[in-house]
Order: sequence, then structure tokens, then C-alpha cells
Amino acid sequence: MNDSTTFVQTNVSFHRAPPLESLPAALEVKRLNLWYGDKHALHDISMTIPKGQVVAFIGPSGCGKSTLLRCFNRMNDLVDNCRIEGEILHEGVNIYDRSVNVAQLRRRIGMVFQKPNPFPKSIYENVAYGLRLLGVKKKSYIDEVVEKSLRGAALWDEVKDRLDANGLSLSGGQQQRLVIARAIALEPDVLLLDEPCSALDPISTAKIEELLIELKSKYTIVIVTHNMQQAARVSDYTAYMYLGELIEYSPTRELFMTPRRKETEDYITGRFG
Ligand SMILES: Nc1ncnc2c1ncn2[C@@H]1O[C@H](COP(=O)(O)OP(=O)(O)OP(=O)(O)O)[C@@H](O)[C@H]1O
Repeated sequence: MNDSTTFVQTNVSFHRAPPLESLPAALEVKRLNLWYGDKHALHDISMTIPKGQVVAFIGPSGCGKSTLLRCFNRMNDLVDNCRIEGEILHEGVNIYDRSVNVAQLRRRIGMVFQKPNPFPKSIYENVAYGLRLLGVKKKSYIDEVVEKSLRGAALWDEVKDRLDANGLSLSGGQQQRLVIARAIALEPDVLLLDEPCSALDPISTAKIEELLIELKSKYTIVIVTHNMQQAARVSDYTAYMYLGELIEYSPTRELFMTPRRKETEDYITGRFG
């Protein structure tokens, strides 16, 4: 038994996932390179994010996990000096095409950040926010979406009697679920999560992890995590990155139990990083 097997057997049981090539793609990354000024932060990344699955990005600090995640809904457009080459296809269209409407893209590919960021508005208005921006006025419809989204984010039972309370009055874990409700109110295709549990206690973390497993029946999920056990618990596929390169990308079970690359094995067994 090698160390990587020990990691697995003492901590988690994996779900079985079919080979990546056998699944339809939610996103296809083709020869993606990214520079921040002179710094070459992503090197020639090609990968497919399969539809309706959970994909985790792991790797040591600074390896480019968040940078790659942010490329998926063009959050890096907001960074000065950032230059991108290559393509990311969503529904057959390169999201970096000039014709793409970025606001619309971000509705289809929603994002949840490390620190919960509800707006300083009521719980109800936080979830209704995206619909209001779209010009939806019908109260009964908004009520329906708010309830459905809060249920979808496993928060409804905790807040249904105080929808008028400020979103910021919720606990950190509840705020993170509120932000997830806000994202799913727009029925995105893909949900990106950048270390969504790093500011949460273990109980809130467990709730979010359970929620992610439920949400994948409706959405494709990509999660950046520092926590390998979290990747092992929630994801179907895991990508290990190092110094801006995609070192290994496989079904999570394979990556943790029978890594193909020595670098991956060193990382998951704690001999590195
Ligand atoms: N706005 C920026 N300007 C310049 N360099 C940046 C910027 N954002 C990230 N970088 C650099 O790009 C590299 C990748 O950073 P990134 O945040 O994607 O890594 P990460 O794997 O998500 O790290 P962590 O786990 O610490 O969040 C790092 O060397 C980082 O310093």
C-alpha cells in the first residue's frame, strides 16, 4: 500500500466517475495562456469541464487555480495588464469572442467568492437582485424564484420567517448559502466557487459540501479548494496545477488513489507543499 492509498482509505470514499472523454462538455479550454504583465501565469492549458459534474482545482498557493477559474466568466477582464491567448468554448462559442456580452456570460456562468459577499439588503432582495436587474417586475414570479432559490441553496427553512432581515445579519455559512441562492436565481449553467468554505467553520463547511453534491444535478460546478479532503469529498474530477501548468486531470478517485504523475503523488501525500 503506498501513501496515496493511505490518504484515501483513512479519509474518504469516492464516487465512481466515467472517463472524462465520455461526457458532454460544459466548457472546453483550448491552449489557454495568461499573462499578468510579464508574468506568465497560465501555460497552455487544455481541458474539458464536463456537464453536470463537480470539478475541483487543487495545487499549492500561487499555482494559478483562481486565475484559471476567473477565466471561465472573464473576471480577469477587470485586471489591468492581463493578457489572454487561446479559447474557452461555452455552448460552442469562444467566450473571448468580441461578440460575447460579458454581463450575459456572467449570468450563465455564475461565481461565488471566498468571502461571502451578500449585498447590504434584505435576504429577499439579495436573491431577487438579478431578476430586478433584468427588469422582472411581477411580484408573484419573483416570490416564487426567491423561494425556489433559497430552497435550492438549503437556506429556506432557516430564513423563511425573516426574509426582510438584512443579508448581513446571517452567519457566515448562511451568507455563503445566500450568495449561492443569489447565483442560482438566474439559473446559470455553470457555478464557479473560489474557496467557498475557507472562511467557514466545519459545520457550515459540511453544509456547503452537501449542498454542492445536491446542486450538481442541475448545474456544472467548478470549485477551487486548498483542502484536498474537500476535493476528494465533493468532486467527480480533480485537476492538479503547479506553477501555472495543468499537471494532472482525472476522475478524483484515480487522481487520489493512482496518480499518474510523480508530482501529483508528492502533493497529495504531503511530500510537497
Ligand atoms: N492581479 C494580479 N496581478 C499580477 N499577478 C497576479 C494577479 N493575480 C494573481 N497573480 C499571480 O498569478 C499567479 C497565480 O495566482 P492565483 O491567485 O491564480 O493562484 P492560486 O493557485 O489561486 O493561489 P492561492 O491558492 O494562494 O489563492 C501567482 O503567482 C500570483 O501572484
